[in-house]
Amino acid sequence: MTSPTRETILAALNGVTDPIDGKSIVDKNMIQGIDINGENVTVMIGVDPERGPSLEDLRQTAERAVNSVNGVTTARVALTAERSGGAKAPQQPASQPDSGHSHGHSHGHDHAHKPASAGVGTRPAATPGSGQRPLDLGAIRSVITVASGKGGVGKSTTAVNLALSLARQGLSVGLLDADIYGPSLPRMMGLRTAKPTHSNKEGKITPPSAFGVKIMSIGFMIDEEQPVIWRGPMAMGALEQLLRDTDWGELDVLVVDMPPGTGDIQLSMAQRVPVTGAVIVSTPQDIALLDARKGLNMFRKVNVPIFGLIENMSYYQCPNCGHVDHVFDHGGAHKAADELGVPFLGEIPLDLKIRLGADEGKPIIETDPDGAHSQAYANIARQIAAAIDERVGPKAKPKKSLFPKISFR
Ligand SMILES: Nc1ncnc2c1ncn2[C@@H]1O[C@H](COP(=O)(O)OP(=O)(O)OP(=O)(O)O)[C@@H](O)[C@H]1O
Repeated sequence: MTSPTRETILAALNGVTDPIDGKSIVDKNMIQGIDINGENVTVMIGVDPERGPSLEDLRQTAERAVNSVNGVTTARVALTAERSGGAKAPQQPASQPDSGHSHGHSHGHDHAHKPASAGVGTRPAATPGSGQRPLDLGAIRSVITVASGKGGVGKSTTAVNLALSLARQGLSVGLLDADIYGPSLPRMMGLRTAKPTHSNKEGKITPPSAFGVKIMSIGFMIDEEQPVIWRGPMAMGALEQLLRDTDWGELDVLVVDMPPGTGDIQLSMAQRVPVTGAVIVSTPQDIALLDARKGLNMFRKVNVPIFGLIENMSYYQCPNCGHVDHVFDHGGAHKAADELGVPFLGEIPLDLKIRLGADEGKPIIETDPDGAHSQAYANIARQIAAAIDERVGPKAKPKKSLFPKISFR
C-alpha cells in the first residue's frame, strides 16, 4: 500500500470548498497543519471561531476527503481557532515537508468514523455560571488541577514534579497539559518528538508516557514556539476532546496543568472537569499573590475544593555554602494561605537544577530523587495524595511508596 504524503492529502483537500464563497480550502490557506503518522493523518483547518458551529459539514467533508486518500486508515480533521496575525495568513506553507510533526494549531478534532460530538462547532461555549454537567472521565479516580493566577510562576514545572512524585508514591498518574497558550509539558517530560498513537479502543488515542506518567498535550500537535490565540469555545472544545479522546486507562490521579490566569477558559474548565481538588502555585512576590488570590476565588466560585497553596521559587540556597537567601519577599504565600483559610502545602526553592531539569526534559524528581528539592515536592505530593484519599476514598491509596517513610518524634 502506498503511504499518504502531504501532497496527496493536499490534492484531496483541494476539492473541499468553503461554503461561504465556494473556494478551495487549500487555495484559501485554511490548512494549518498536516500530520502524517504512518496510516493516520491529522489535518488542522483554521477557521474564524464565530463560524465554528456552521462548519461541521465542512470538517466532515474534509475528513472524508482525507480518508479517501490511498494509504490512509484513520483521518482526523480539526477545526482550529485563528492564530495570532489572523486566520487568513498562511500558517504553514503548503510546501512544508512531511516532518512527522504538525505545526498547525489545534484543535477540536473528531474521528472520521465517529459522529462529531462535543467540541468545536458543535457545543456552545461553557459560560461561567452556565451550570454545565461535568464530563464523565470513566476510570480516572481523581483530578487535580495545578493553577496559577498569572503566567511564569512555575506552574508547569510544579505540575510535572508533583505528577512524578505521586507516581513514585505508587499512584497511577496521568498528566494533562491544559496550558493551551504555552504547552510545555512535552518538552519538560523529554517528549518533544513523541506522538500520541491510535488506541485499539475506537476513537481513542494512546498518550505517550515518560517516567511512569501518561501525558497528553496540545503541544504534541502544535509547535511550542508558535503562540496560539484561542477563543473560549474553541479552547474548551479542544481541551474536552483531549480529555475524552485519550485512552487514559485506569488512573488514580490526573494532574491537569491549567492555563495561567483566571479567565473564562479556566472557569469553564473548572466547571466541566470534575475536579477533586485544586492547588495554586505562586511566587512570593506580592503581585503574584494577588493573582493567586484571584485563582483561589475562581475555584471557590465553582465549588472546587482548594487543596492548598504552594510557594515556588521561595528561596535560594547556595549550593556551595548552604546559605539560604530569600530573593523575593519570602513567606507571602504561607501568610496568604492562612488569611484565606486554605492549607499551605509547602515551599519549593529557586534552583538551577529544577530549571535545567524542566528545560531539558529531565525532571529533578527523576535525576535526583533523594535530594532536598525532590523531597520538598514529595512532601507536597503526600499531602495531595492524602487529600485525594479523603475525598474519593481509600481506593486512591498509594500501592507502594518508593520514597522512604519519614517519621517525626
Ligand atoms: N523552583 C524553580 N527554580 C528554578 N527555576 C524554576 C523553578 N520553577 C520554575 N522554574 C523555571 O521558570 C520558568 C517558568 O516555569 P514554568 O514554565 O513551569 O512556569 P508556568 O507558570 O507554567 O509558565 P506559563 O504560565 O508561562 O506556562 C521555566 O524556565 C522553569 O524552568
